[in-house]
Amino acid sequence: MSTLLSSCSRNVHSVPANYVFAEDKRIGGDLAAPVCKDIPVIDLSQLVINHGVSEELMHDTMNVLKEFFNMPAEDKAMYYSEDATKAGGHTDATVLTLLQQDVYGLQIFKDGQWLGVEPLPHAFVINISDQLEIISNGKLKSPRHRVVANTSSGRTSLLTHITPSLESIIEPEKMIISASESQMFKSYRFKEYLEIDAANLCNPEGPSTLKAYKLY
Ligand SMILES: O=C(O)CCC(=O)C(=O)O
Ligand SMILES: [Fe+2]
Repeated sequence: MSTLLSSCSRNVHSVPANYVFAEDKRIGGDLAAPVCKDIPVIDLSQLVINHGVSEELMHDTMNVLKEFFNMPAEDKAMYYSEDATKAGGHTDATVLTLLQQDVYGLQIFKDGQWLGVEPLPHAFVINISDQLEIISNGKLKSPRHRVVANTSSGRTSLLTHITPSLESIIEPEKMIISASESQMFKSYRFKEYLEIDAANLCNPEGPSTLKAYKLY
C-alpha cells in the first residue's frame, strides 16, 4: 500500500479509507492502455505569445500545488474533499477543462477502448466537456475519461474547469443547428444538471448525465 502513496506528499502516511474503493467497485481489467496518437497538438507559442501563459507560469503554478500537498494536514483540512470519484470513468459536467499533468495517468475512452494521454511538457490538455457537447448539438464530443495510479511515483494534476453560472439556461445553439437536423438535447438550468451529475458520479460505470438530457 505504501508504494501507492504520493511521493509528493511528505506528511501522508496511509491512504484515506474513502479513497480505497471496495473490491467490487474497483476498475477491473488491464489498466495499461496504448497511447492515443490522434490528439491534435497545437503550438500556441508562435501565435499569440502562448496566450499569455508562459512556461514559467505553468511551472510555478504546478510547484505551488505541490507545496500545498506538503503543508501540515491541519492547514489543508479546510480544503479537503471527500470526493474520490473522479478516478473512475466519467465525463466532465463543465464547458471546458484545462488540465496540466506532470506524470502519466489520464486515459480517454475512444472507439471502444481506453487510450493514454501522454503528458507533454508545458502543454494543457483541453477537454471538451458536457455543456459544449450540448451547446454544439452533439457536434463536439465530451469524452469519457479516467485516471489510473502507478506504483512508482506521485502524480499532480491541475485542473481549471470553465463553467457557466448556476442559473444559466443551457441548450443547443439554434444558430448552428442546420435545417436537416433536429435539436438533440432539451434545455435546462445548469445547476439542475450539476445535481444529477453529482448523483451519477457515485456510480462511475452508470449512465452519463448527458444521456438524461438527450431528446432522441
Ligand atoms: O487528474 C486528471 O488528469 C483528471 C481529473 C479529472 O478528470 C477531473 O477532475 O475531472
Ligand atoms: Fe474529469
